[in-house]
Amino acid sequence: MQDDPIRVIDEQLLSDDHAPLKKVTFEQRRSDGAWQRQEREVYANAGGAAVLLFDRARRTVLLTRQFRMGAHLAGQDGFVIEAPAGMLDGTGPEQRVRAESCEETGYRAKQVRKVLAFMPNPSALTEIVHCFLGEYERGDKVAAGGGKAEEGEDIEVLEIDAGEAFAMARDGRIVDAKTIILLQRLQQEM
Ligand SMILES: Nc1nc2c(ncn2[C@@H]2O[C@H](COP(=O)(O)OP(=O)(O)O[C@H]3O[C@H](CO)[C@@H](O)[C@H](O)[C@@H]3O)[C@@H](O)[C@H]2O)c(=O)[nH]1
Ligand SMILES: [Mg+2]
Repeated sequence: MQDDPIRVIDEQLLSDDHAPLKKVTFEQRRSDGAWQRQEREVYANAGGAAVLLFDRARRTVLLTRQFRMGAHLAGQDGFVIEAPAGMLDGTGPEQRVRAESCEETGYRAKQVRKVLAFMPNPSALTEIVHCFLGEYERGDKVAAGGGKAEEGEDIEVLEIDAGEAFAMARDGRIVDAKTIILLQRLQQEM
């Protein structure tokens, strides 16, 4: 495209284990018309989907707590509180959150609805996370939850008062972006 302000010059594959990490050399036409060459490293990780489940009668939400190496390397203990979520790898977002809800928390979601999608880091990651709100009640527990041990998952299920979860997203006890976004959205809708 003649008017395209971006020209990709080269893509170098730096590593390709769990997902490809690329160094992309490109030129950008600046607002003054001059072309400027730059390099950026981008991790082409899979998209994901997350769901916040709410029990309207008891005013509770279902969250998970699991070890995350990124948080650990950032200097925290690495145990992160999150809404149930998974990577898409071939399945659609709604199917993924229904499956992850059962695998991670043991609860079957009654109904789920997509509220938004966001990119956690549009500079360095290709990842898009599709976010859903849903409802559950006590009788919807159909499995033990806890995640897949053979994949290294050892997930603690937290069923907590929604007001307490909103406070945790405000005061820093919850740092995960998708979880903060979903809690704020649920709070807005209540
Ligand atoms: N070998 C290997 N396996 C990995 C790696 N990263 C993930 N996995 C495997 O992939 C599984 C991913 O579990 P899911 O429940 O599908 O995904 P998730 O990690 O919960 O992803 C969700 O949260 C992430 C963190 O916020 C989001 O980035 C992602 O989009 C999604 O919402 C893990 O259990 C693990 O077995 C890796 O670097 N190496
Ligand atoms: Mg998960």
